Amino acid sequence: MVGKGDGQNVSNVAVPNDALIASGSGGQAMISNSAPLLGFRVLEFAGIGPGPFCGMLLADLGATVVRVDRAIDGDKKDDRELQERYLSDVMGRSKLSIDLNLKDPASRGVLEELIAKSDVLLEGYRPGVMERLELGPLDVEKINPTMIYARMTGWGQSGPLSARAGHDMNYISLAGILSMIGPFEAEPVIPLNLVGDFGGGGMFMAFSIAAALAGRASEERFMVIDTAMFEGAATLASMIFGMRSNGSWIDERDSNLLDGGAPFYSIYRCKDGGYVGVGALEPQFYATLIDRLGQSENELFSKQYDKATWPAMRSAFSEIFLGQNRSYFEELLGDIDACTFGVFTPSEAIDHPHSRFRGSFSEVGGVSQPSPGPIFNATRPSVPGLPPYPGRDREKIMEIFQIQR
Ligand SMILES: CC(C)(COP(=O)(O)OP(=O)(O)OC[C@H]1O[C@@H](n2cnc3c(N)ncnc32)[C@H](O)[C@@H]1OP(=O)(O)O)[C@@H](O)C(=O)NCCC(=O)NCCSC(=O)C(=O)O
Repeated sequence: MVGKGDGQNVSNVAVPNDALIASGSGGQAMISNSAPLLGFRVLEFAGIGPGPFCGMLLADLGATVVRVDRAIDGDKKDDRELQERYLSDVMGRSKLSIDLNLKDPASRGVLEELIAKSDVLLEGYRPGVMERLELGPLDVEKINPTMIYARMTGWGQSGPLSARAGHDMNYISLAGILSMIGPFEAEPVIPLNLVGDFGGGGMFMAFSIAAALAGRASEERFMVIDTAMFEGAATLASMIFGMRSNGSWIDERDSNLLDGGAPFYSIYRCKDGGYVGVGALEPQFYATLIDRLGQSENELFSKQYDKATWPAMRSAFSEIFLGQNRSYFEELLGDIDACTFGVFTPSEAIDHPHSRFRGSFSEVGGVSQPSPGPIFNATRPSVPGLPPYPGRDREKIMEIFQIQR
C-alpha cells in the first residue's frame, strides 16, 4: 500500500515548518514508528470543528495535509503578523495551506492537480455544496479514480434533516445522548462540543479514513465515506444502548451507574471549592476508598450496590468531602486504588507530574496544547508544525505536488 506522496521525502517533523517541505529529490518516503501515515496526502477543504480536527489527527501521524482556504480579505499583513494571529488554530497544526477561490474557474487547474495527486479528500460542507462546485464524488472520481472521498456532516448525506444547518448539541440530541447528561429534573448539560464534533465526528472520520487506507492493500478503488456526527455520537453510546435493553439503564438523567446516579461514581465539592471525582465502581476499589476515608465501620457505606442506601450514602460522602480541601484528599488517596482524583482545570492538567512525565502536552508557538498521539513503539509523534495562515504554503505545495504554474 503506497500513498501518493511516496516519491517525496516529506516529513511531519515539526517546527520549523520548513521541515514539511518536500525535497523534490524523489527520494524514498521516510519510515517512522510514530508517523504511520507518512507518504499519504490529504486535501482538506477548510471548515469548522470536526473536519479540521480529523485533518489534525491525520497530520499528527505524518500525513501531508493540504488545507484549501478562502483567501484572506483586505490588505495582506506581513507574514510574521499573520503567523502569530493563527498560532491558536491548534487544529491547523502541521498542515499546509493554499488559498483558492473555489468558484473561480481560474483555480480549477491547480485544484485538479491537487485532487489527482492526493489520497484523501476531506470536506465538511452541507450536502450539495461540493456538487455545485463540480467537485462532487462523480466529478472527483474522473480526476482521481482511487480517491478516498471523506464527507463530514451532522445528519449525513441523506434523510429528511440532511439539508438543515445544525451544531454539535443538535446532532447529539438525535443520538439520544443530550437527554442523558445532567442533573435529575433540570436541563440537560452541554458536554462542550466534544461528543458530536470531535468524538462522533472527527475521530470517527479519522478512523474510517485509516480503515479505507488499510483496505487499499487488497483493492484500490474510489471510496466515498459518509460520516454523520449524530451516528458517530450514537456509536460512542453503544454500551449504554446495550444496558438499556437489559434494564440496567433507564432513560432518566442522574439515575444510572455512570451518569452521576450512583454516589460512588459522582463528583463532590470540597471545603476550598475544588472538586473530587469518585469513580470507585468495583467493590475492591470502593472498599479501599471507604477504608482510607476511615468509614469501614460506617453502616451507611456497607451496601454499595443497594440503591435504597444511595441517598444516605451520597449525603455522607458529601459531608466528608466538604470537610477538607481538595489537596487533602489528593494526598490521602493518591497512593492507593481508590479511583478518586481531583477535578483538574486545563492548567492543572498541563502541569500535572503525570502528564509532564509522558509529554502529554506540548507548547507550539507559545500555545499549550495536547501533544500528538498515541505513542507508537514507545515513540511519540513529532512536535507539531505551526498552523498555517490561509495561503501561507502556496509555493511549497506547488513544489511538493510538482504543479507547473
Ligand atoms: C456548518 C454549516 C451549517 C455552515 O453552513 P453555511 O455557512 O451555510 O455553509 P455551507 O457548508 O452550506 O456552504 C459553504 C459555502 O461556502 C462556499 N465556499 C467554501 N469554501 C470556499 C472557497 N474557498 N471559495 C469560494 N467559496 C467557498 C461553498 O461553495 C458554499 O457556497 P454555496 O454552495 O454557494 O452555498 C454547514 O457547513 C454544515 O452543515 N456542515 C456540515 C456539518 C458541520 O460541519 N456542522 C458544524 C460542526 S461544528 C459545530 O457544531 C460547532 O462548532 O459547534
